[in-house]
Amino acid sequence: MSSIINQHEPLNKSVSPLELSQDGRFVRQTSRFITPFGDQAGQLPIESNRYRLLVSYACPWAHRQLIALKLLGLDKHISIGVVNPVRPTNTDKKDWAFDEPDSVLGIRYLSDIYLATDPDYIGRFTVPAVVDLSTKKVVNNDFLNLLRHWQLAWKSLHKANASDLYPEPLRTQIDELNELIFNDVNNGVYKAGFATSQTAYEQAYDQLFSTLDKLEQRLAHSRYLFGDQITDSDIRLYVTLVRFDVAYYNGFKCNRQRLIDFPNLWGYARDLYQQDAFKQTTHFDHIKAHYHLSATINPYQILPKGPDLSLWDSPHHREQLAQYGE
Ligand SMILES: N[C@@H](CCC(=O)N[C@@H](CS)C(=O)NCC(=O)O)C(=O)O
Repeated sequence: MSSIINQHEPLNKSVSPLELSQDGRFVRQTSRFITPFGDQAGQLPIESNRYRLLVSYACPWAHRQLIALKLLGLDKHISIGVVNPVRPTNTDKKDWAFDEPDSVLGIRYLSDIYLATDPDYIGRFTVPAVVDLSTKKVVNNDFLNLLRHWQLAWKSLHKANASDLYPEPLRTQIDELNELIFNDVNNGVYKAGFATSQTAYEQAYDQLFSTLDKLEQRLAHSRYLFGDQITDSDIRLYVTLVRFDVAYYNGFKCNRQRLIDFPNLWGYARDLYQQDAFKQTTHFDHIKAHYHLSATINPYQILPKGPDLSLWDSPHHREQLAQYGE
C-alpha cells in the first residue's frame, strides 16, 4: 500500500489520495463489498425484488450492469435507483446525490447507505452498488464481477431465450480479452485522465490507442468481438466507446483520434447502440453533464454543445460480417 500514497492532495476530486502513486499514476481502489450471489451458505440469495441496484447513468461500470440486466431480462427482478449525474459541490456531502430522496430507500446521498452498512467505510462511495432491501445494506459493489454474477448465478430468473453472455467454450478467451479491455481501455481512459505526471499520462494514452488499434483490426472481420454473438466483452468495450467522443476525447485528453475516426470500432459501436438494451440504457445527457460539469477545471460550467449524436443512428452494415475464428 505504501507505493500508492501520493505526497499531493489530488486536484481532481474523483480520485482519492490513496489512488495516486508517487509517479503520478492512477491506481483504482479495490471494491469493498464482494460477497458473491449464489445458493450456498454465505452467498447472497437469488430472489426476485429483493435487491436494488444504485447507478449513475454516466458511469461506465454501472452502465455495464444495466445492459446485462436488460439483455438477460433481470430488469424485471432488480429495481434501479438513479443518482444525479453531477455530484454536488455546495454541500457538506460531495458524493452522488439523488434528486429526490430515493423512492425505495429514502436516502438522499449514496454515502448514507454506505455508512449505514459500515460506519468505518473508507474510500470513494461508488456506483454500481447493490443494496439488499431486507437489511437496507450495501451487499455488493464488485463492479468487475457483477456482470458475471447476473449471467451465472441468476440464471434461474433469466428471460426465455436470454443471450448467453459468457458461453462456456469461450470463457478463457473472454477472460483474457476482458483483462486487456479493462486495463488499457475501460480503466485506460481514467489512467490518462487522472494522471498527475506527463509520463504517466503518455503511457496510458499510448497503451489505450495501441489496444484500440488492435481491436479495430479484430472488428474488421467479426461483427462482435467473438463472432455474431454478443458477449460480456462487447458490453465492456461498448461502455467506453459510447463515452469516447462525448467525454474522454477532450475531458480525459484521449485525443489521438475520435471513435468516429476508427471505421470498424465506430460501426461496431453503432451496431450495438441501435439495439434496445444498449440504446435504452445510454443517456448521453447524463454522460455529458457528469464528465464536463463535475470537473473543477470547468468553473463556468459550460456544457460542450457537440458532438452530433444523431450519427449514432446512421446505418452500420455489419450484419454480413464473417464469424470470429473463420
Ligand atoms: N467501485 C469501483 C468502480 C466504480 C466507480 O469508480 N464508480 C465511479 C463512477 S464511474 C464512482 O462512483 N465514483 C464516485 C467517486 O469518485 O466519488 C471503484 O471503486 O473504483
